[in-house]
Amino acid sequence: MSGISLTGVSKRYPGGVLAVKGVDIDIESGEFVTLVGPSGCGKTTTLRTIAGFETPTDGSIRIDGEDVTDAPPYERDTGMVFQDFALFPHMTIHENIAYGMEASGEYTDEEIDARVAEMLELVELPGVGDRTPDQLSGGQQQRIALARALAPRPKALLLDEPLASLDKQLREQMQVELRRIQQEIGITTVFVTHNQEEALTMSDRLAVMNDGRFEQVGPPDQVYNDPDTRFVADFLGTANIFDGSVTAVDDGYATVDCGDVTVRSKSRPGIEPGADVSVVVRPERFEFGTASADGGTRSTGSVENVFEGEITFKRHLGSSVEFRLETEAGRELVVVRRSGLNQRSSGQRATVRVDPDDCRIVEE
Ligand SMILES: Nc1ncnc2c1ncn2[C@@H]1O[C@H](COP(=O)(O)OP(=O)(O)OP(=O)(O)O)[C@@H](O)[C@H]1O
Repeated sequence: MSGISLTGVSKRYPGGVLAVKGVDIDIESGEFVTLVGPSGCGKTTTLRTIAGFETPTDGSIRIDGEDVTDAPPYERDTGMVFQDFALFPHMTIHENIAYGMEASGEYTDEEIDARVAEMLELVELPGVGDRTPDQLSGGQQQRIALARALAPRPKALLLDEPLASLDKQLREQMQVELRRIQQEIGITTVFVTHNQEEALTMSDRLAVMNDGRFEQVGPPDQVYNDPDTRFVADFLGTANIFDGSVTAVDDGYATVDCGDVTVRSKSRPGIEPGADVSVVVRPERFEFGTASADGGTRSTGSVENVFEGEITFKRHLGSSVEFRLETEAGRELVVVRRSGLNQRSSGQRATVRVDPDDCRIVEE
C-alpha cells in the first residue's frame, strides 16, 4: 500500500483563479484523509491534482514514493469515485466493474470474472452483475462505482463528494459501509466533502480548507476540540466565541476581558497581555449550575467563566439536548448536555460554567 505526499502544491486556472495556494500533506499508507471546507475553497481542485486531471502550477505530488507531478491519470494507479457515480449506462454491472481491468489488457477473462465477483461480494451486492445501472437504486449504484474503482487494485482511492446525492439515511448508511470497505482492504483514501459531520465521523485525519489553504490538519477529535483558528472552530460544529482583550497571562492561562464577561482560558504560546483574541467554547463543555451554589469555577475560585441568563430555547437532539441561554448583556450561549440530566426548560433562569481547560484561544 502507498502513501501520498503533496509538497507546496498550488493551482492557478487559466483565467487567473488561484484555487489552491501551496498545500502540504503527507498521507500515510492506508490512511483515510478528508478534505473538508466550504464551497469553492479548492477541495476538488486538490483532489484532481492528485488524480492527474489537473497539473499543479507549483509544487510536487508523490504517490507510493514516486514523483507523479507530470504523469497522466492512467499512470498514477488511483481509483476515483464521483458524486454522480458516472457508471456507463449501456453496460452491465459486470462490464462496468471489469472496465478498468479490461482496458489495461493485463488480465485474463478468468481473472477479471473472479475479481468482479470478489468486488460484488465486497460491496455486498452479489448477483447483480447482469443488470444495468438503471436497475439499481442510488445507493447500490454508488457501491458499484466503488467496486469499479477498486477492481484494478489501485494504490489509492480518491472520492469526490461520493455521498452527496444520497438522501440522509442512505448517506449515513453508506458512510459506515464506505469506511468498512476502506478498512477491510486498507487502501489509502482521500475523500472530499463539504459536510463537516461526515468529515468528523469518517476520517483518520481531516484537512480543513479555506480559500485554497489548509487551515488545520489533524485527527477529528483534535481539530474539533483544539481548533487553531476561528474559521476551523466555526466551520466544524457549533462554537461559542468570546472576543476580547487579554488582561493577564499566568501559569498557562489567560484572562480575557470581553466587555460584558471575563473569560479565563487555557492560553497558547505567544499570547501576551493586550492581545486581542477570541476564546472558543464548544457547547458540550458548559455545565449547568445554580448561581448561589457555584460561586466560581473549580479551577480559579473566582466567578470567572460563570454565565447567568435565561433559557430562551430548548430542543432535543436524540442523545443530547441543546439549550440557548441569553445573558443580561444579550449574549447568546449554546449549551449541549446529555439527555436525562437536564430538567431545565425554556423561560427558566440558569447559570452555566466552563472549566478554563475546556476553553481555547484561537487565531483570527
Ligand atoms: N476549470 C476551472 N477553471 C477556472 N476556475 C475554476 C475551475 N474549476 C474550479 N475553479 C475555481 O477554483 C476555485 C476552487 O474550486 P474547487 O471546485 O476546487 O472548490 P471546492 O472546494 O471543491 O468547491 P465545491 O465544494 O463547490 O465543489 C473556485 O473559485 C472555482 O470557481
